[in-house]
Amino acid sequence: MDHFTYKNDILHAEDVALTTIAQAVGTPVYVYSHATLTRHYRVFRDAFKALNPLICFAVKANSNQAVLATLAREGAGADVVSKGELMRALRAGIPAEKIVFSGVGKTADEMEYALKAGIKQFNVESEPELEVLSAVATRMEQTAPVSIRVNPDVDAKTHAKISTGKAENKFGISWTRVDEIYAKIAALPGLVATGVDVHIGSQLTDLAPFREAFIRVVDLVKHLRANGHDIRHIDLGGGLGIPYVAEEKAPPLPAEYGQMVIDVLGDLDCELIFEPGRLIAGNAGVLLTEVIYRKEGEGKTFYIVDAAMNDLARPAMYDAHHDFFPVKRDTDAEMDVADFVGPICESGDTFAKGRKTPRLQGGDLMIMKSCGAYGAVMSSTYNTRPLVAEVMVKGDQYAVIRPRQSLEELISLDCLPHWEIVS
Ligand SMILES: Cc1ncc(COP(=O)(O)O)c(C=O)c1O
Ligand SMILES: N[C@@H](CCCC[NH3+])C(=O)O
Repeated sequence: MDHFTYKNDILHAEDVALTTIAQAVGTPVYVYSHATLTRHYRVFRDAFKALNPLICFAVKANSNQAVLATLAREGAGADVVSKGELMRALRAGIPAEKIVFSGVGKTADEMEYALKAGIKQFNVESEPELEVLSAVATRMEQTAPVSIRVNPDVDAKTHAKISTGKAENKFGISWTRVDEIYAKIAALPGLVATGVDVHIGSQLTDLAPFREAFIRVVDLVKHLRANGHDIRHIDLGGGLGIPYVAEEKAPPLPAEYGQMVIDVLGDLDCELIFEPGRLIAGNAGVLLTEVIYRKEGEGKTFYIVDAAMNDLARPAMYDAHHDFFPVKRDTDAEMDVADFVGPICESGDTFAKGRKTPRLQGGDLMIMKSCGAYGAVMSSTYNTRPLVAEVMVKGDQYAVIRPRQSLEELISLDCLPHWEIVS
């Protein structure tokens, strides 16, 4: 069910007209649907039936406080990759005991903060990281719960920039080295091995690579237990893809993914953890933007919109496709074929090429769909463009969770009236 639908030919988020939000908040603005977010969380949770997994939302996908607080109320945990994300998750009401800490470059300071908070586990990605964690925990007279992120050397068959489970990727420790690594954990002070973790990539549209990786992890857990390690958690990461193109075949549903996981686990008695990001938030958000100009180029038409690659980086970074819709539907409008671009001074600031669209003009509003994950979180201030606003809609109400950064604030960050070199 889509909560971004036309009512009287005006596109709404739930029961709020997007024209109302544009008028009140300005554009570009990210608009999230509370109902979609909640529904996606529940669909994923229910895919595992009685297994009752801990669902740690990948905060990197969307760290908006209203998004995190909504998921916290549903019972979600969090997968964080920095102290900042951990602080956000805690502040949104996610209990520390439901938080896992991933990432290849955790610093001693971040470890100390997470240990003090009392997080559920560190997903450790290298031997030097194990040594630093051991030293930090020992100094604090604490025991750090550790899962090793294993690199199963499986091709996730997704975009190369978001594939993480091949031997050549920087993530995890080779699955072939688990014996020596878990022996090392047992030998180091301040550490206890409680789990095994895997995450092979993002936007996977085929269950086969997941299955291959998970079979490997289940075998590892059995092997480690046989060697005396008390492995209680298995963290299967995130990565399940979402539909971006309405007319294309949709990726497997959470229920199919859940059944595959249940089959692979068999009678393995283990607490299950997942780290979905995109699946929960991706289609719960849109980017609302206004057409500035319709420009006739050399044999080509351009729509120049007020959003740019600094607000939504996905098309420029991954050639990602987002479906577009005009906010005012006009079924009689003549059709146009055009490139959609932003105002930034880079040819890569292109959202779509040769896209078919009902003809629009300057001042018209449109949305880019599926922007709830890896949208606002990846924005920057390139070209001194302020950070974009974010709005949460619930029923016929909406709240501005993050106002658009003011130009004054952005400029005052580093535009000192004079500068000097301090030596
Ligand atoms: C360790 C880890 N967990 C979870 C995720 C979330 O992935 P997705 O948004 O594809 O579910 C990512 C991103 O790929 C990740 O790197
Ligand atoms: N930023 C990527 C996903 C990265 C996943 C993080 N490990 C995207 O927009 O598709």
